[in-house]
Parts: sequence; C-alpha cells; structure tokens
Amino acid sequence: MRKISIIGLGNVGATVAHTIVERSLCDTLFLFDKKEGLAEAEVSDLSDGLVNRSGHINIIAGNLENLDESDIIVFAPGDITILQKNNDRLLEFKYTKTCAEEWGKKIKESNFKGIIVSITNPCDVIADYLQKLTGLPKERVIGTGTILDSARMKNSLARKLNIDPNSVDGYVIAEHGNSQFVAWSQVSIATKPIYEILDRETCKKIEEETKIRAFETIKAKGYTSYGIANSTALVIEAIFQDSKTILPVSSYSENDGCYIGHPALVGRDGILSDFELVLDEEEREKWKKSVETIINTLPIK
Ligand SMILES: NC(=O)c1ccc[n+]([C@@H]2O[C@H](COP(=O)([O-])OP(=O)(O)OC[C@H]3O[C@@H](n4cnc5c(N)ncnc54)[C@H](O)[C@@H]3O)[C@@H](O)[C@H]2O)c1
Repeated sequence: MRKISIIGLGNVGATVAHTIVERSLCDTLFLFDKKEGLAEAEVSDLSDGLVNRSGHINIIAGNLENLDESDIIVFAPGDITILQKNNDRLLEFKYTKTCAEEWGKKIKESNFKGIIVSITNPCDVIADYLQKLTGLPKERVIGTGTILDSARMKNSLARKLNIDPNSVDGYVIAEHGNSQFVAWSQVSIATKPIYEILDRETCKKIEEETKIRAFETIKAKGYTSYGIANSTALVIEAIFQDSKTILPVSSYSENDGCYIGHPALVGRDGILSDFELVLDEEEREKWKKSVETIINTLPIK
C-alpha cells in the first residue's frame, strides 16, 4: 500500500493531489490544511472526479495518526500572496518558517519513517530546516529544488530551437530562487555543447526569461501549479518505483553544508547519492554565492 500525506492544500497542494490521483501514484491519500473544512472539501471534489472511471484511491481528510503510516509527506503550506507582491522567494520565509516549525514538531512526535518531499518556499531553506526540525536522516528529506526551473529552461530553449524540451540536456542548479543559474557549460543538444549552437548573449537572455517566468505567471494568474505538480510527481514516482532517477532536487551537499538544487539519484530510500557538476569558473562563483544566500537564511546552521 502506497500512502501519501499532503500538508497545505492551496493552489500547489491541491494540484499535486489532483496529479497524484490522475496518475494513480498512490493507494491512499491523506489531506491536511489549517483552513477549516478545506481538506474535507478537497476530499469531496477529488472523490467526485473518480466516479464512473477505472482506478480507486482512498482519499481521506487526515488526522495526525495518519502521518505514522504515510510513506511520503508532501509539504506545501505557504502564503502565495507574499510572492504576488515580491519577486524574491526568500521573503516568504517569515511566514513559512512558522509552518515548518509547526509541522516539524508534529512529524518529529509522530512515528513517520518515510520521506518528506518539500515544495514550500524558500525551497532549499525549508527542506534544510525541516530536516533539522524532524531529525529525519538527510537522505529522507528532499526539496523539489530546481526540477521546475530546469523544465522552464528546457521549454525556453526548445522554443528557440524548435525542438522537444525533452531533447534538451542540462540543468538549472543552486537555489530555487534568484541566485539560481543555468549550468550552460554542461547544456547540450544531442551531445553538441549549447555554445556551439547559440551565442552566449542569446543563452543569457534565455536564462533571464527562465528566471522571471515564474513571477510573470504569478502576476497573471496569481500562482503557479502545474509545473510544480509534475516536478513533485517525478520525485514520488522515483521513490515508489525505486527507479534511481537523476533529478535536480534540493538535497544536502556535504561539500557546501546546506540543501541546494543539484542532480541526485532518487529511489525508494530517498537520496541515494548526489553529483557535483563540472562547472566553469564563472559558474563556480555563482554556485558559491548561491550557497551563501541559502546558508545566510538558515535559522539553524
Ligand atoms: N518549489 C517550487 O518550485 C514551488 C513552486 C510553486 C509554489 N511553491 C511554494 O509552494 C507553497 C504553496 O503555494 P500555493 O500557491 O499553494 O500557496 P497558497 O497560499 O495558495 O496555499 C497555501 C495553503 O497552505 C495552507 N497553510 C498555511 N499555513 C499552514 C499550516 N501551518 N498548516 C497547514 N496548512 C497551512 C493555507 O491554508 C493554504 O491552503 C508556497 O510556499 C509557494 O511559494 C514552490
């Protein structure tokens, strides 16, 4: 029996729940939100979408005991109105710090032995803080990191080159925030380095576009949800299928002393190993700055 709890049922949590149900990623789904009646309402709406079709999932408004039996907790509480007014995810931390503290304590007091997949922003800081608050092994707390940013970069590049985004190889790495960057030195199309296809100026423009696209989307529709739901589903699939997929999640980097977005091997036991990308000098400098940004925000170093 595959059991998932989702904490926080706003635009993101509800879309993740819908994606999990549509892709049959678990057998039982427990839903939690601080807003009274919201979990029950989502149970009702999601269950209505399951009638007259194949597949069955138990969808339940959760209570704290359900954490014990969960294999995965998806952590998605927050307050998106903060990012509707600011282009910096770090500013959401004043609020999301309290969410991490509330749920970190509840998870620590529970018998939860599974894996946390954390979405809440600032993603790297929250994943790091949750790991410390829960005392779970580092490999069992995973942030969605730069999976979504990498998808955005692949989409921008694919549009420019008129190819399928899945045919772009490469990563956005570091903070899921303003200090993130594209590791251009390692981006390739059918093994051809991107700088042999596009000039650096064009790549720079694509990088900027990638970075601001989230905020443009938030400005227009108030939030983003489908991209992050797919990113989260990829991590859940890698865990349940023990697929040992390499994803640019936020995981603990021993070299840097914090959670940060970089490629890691994900399987049934969480993070199985991580990879240090070969970076050029300018990229190494950007990485260092991003590490500093994350560490400076951490409440517990
Ligand atoms: N990592 C990523 O790539 C990524 C992408 C998109 C959004 N996000 C982040 O995901 C989070 C959720 O975004 P959203 O658009 O759903 O926000 P939202 O404001 O629409 O919803 C947040 C939900 O969390 C609930 N909540 C707040 N505090 C809670 C608590 N202490 N316990 C339980 N529930 C609580 C609220 O009632 C609300 O339903 C935000 O932090 C956002 O910045 C991350």
